[in-house]
Amino acid sequence: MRRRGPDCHEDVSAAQVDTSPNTFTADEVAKHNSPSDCWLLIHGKVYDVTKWVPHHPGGSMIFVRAGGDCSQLFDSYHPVTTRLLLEKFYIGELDKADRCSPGIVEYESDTQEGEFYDVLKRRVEKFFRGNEINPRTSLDWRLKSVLILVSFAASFYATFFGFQSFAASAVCACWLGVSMGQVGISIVHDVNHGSGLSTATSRYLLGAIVDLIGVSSFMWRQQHVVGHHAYTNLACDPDIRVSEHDVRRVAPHHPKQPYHAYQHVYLAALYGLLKVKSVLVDDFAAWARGSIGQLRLSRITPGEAAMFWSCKVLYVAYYIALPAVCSHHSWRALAALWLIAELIAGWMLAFLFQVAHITGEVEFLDSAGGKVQRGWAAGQVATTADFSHGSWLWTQFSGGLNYQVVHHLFPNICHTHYPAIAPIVIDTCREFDVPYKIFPNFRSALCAHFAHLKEMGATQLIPSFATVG
Ligand code: HEM
Repeated sequence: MRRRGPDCHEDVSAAQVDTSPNTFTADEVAKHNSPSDCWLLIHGKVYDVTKWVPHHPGGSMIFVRAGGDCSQLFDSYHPVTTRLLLEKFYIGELDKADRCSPGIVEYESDTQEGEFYDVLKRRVEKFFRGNEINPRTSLDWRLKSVLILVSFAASFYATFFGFQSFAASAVCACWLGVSMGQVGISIVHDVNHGSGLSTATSRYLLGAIVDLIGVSSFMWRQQHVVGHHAYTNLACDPDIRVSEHDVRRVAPHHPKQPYHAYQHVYLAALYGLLKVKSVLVDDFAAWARGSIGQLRLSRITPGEAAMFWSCKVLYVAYYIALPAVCSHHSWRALAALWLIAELIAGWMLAFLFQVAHITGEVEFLDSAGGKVQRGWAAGQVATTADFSHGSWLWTQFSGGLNYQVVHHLFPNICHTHYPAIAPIVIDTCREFDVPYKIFPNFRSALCAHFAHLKEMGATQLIPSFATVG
């Protein structure tokens, strides 16, 4: 800890007590990164919330980025009044020299009284209070989730054990793929964001279902909740991370390779491998490296480590070994059925998430020097596009992702409420001159995505974006 105080050569009387706050380096804060020793960095201030961890209504989400910068997480997950409680845990300031260190991105202010996000949050909170609606859950959501889980179990049985005929099993494998996609989009996406069910423990347990379809919920939270939502379409957004020879180029600052000229053709097929890649490659690579792209992983608690490995073993046991031993299908037929289900789930997840952020209609924000010249909430609206507003079917099928802007601004509101609060968001955006983009339907959003891929395959590198915070 660096304590700012008078120079030791000065003659200081006892009356001149140093009242300046404690200052801490980012490295010092990072050491307090566990549930039993939990410091958070929020807008340049340091908070020791260890004593609040067992009482936190959002459960384990309070230490999803313990020891790191939680500014955007804190602002987007709480009513405006929670700021008062936070101040009780204040212990000092982040050293000015560390304001732009890796892992810290400074957006402009938009949560002060009267600013865009503050006004919007108060209006949305008033809507839920006034209508006596629980923003975290709804009956629709719970019924839908039961239906999806039954569909998943039934389609799994039908695919591998239900039919002698390969053709009938292949149709069921498509159904299994859609069910797995729905588990991810409509159930796990909500509960891992702190919505869907009313209590933190029930959400955590249901969130573990994604582990049962092979994907680690811990890595999902790190990549999606911590990384993608805080840093949407910045160079350090783990959802659009790239390496020098990446198969995909989506932003002007990404390295360009000759084969990117054809990415709008081959990516349509490769997107199908998204889930397989997450299950077999990405989770283990993140574990081994301790990071996802530029995002350093939070400390993995022993409970989360146990969940990671036991669910991977369980997944292989029931999804691969059980059909291999008990199904009457041949090895080749089984491999084809697995592939069909995985491809369908991969395409669903990839297309529904990609059309929101990877199009020419949205922005890729410059975070040079660790600073973004825009407020975080206005940045969410600038980097995200919706589609098919007003379509009940698309809201159900996409788990509310047709209202991505609303989801990004209010990540812990249950997705079945998005259509009701979208007009409040749109009106407030209009009032604050924040452009809100909506594609009329999914087809136009998808076409915009592939048009953008084609354009990125042809345009030259713009390096200025490449500096990250
Ligand atoms: C930065 C990491 C944090 C995340 C991701 C997070 C997440 C959440 C979530 C998902 C909820 C909703 C729980 C529910 O309604 O069932 C919640 C509620 C709450 N959190 Fe946090 N939290 C974080 C940090 C904190 C901190 C540092 C404090 C205070 C010191 C805090 C205080 C609260 C309070 C008071 C509520 C209840 C708010 C209400 O009345 O709706 N949280 N949090």
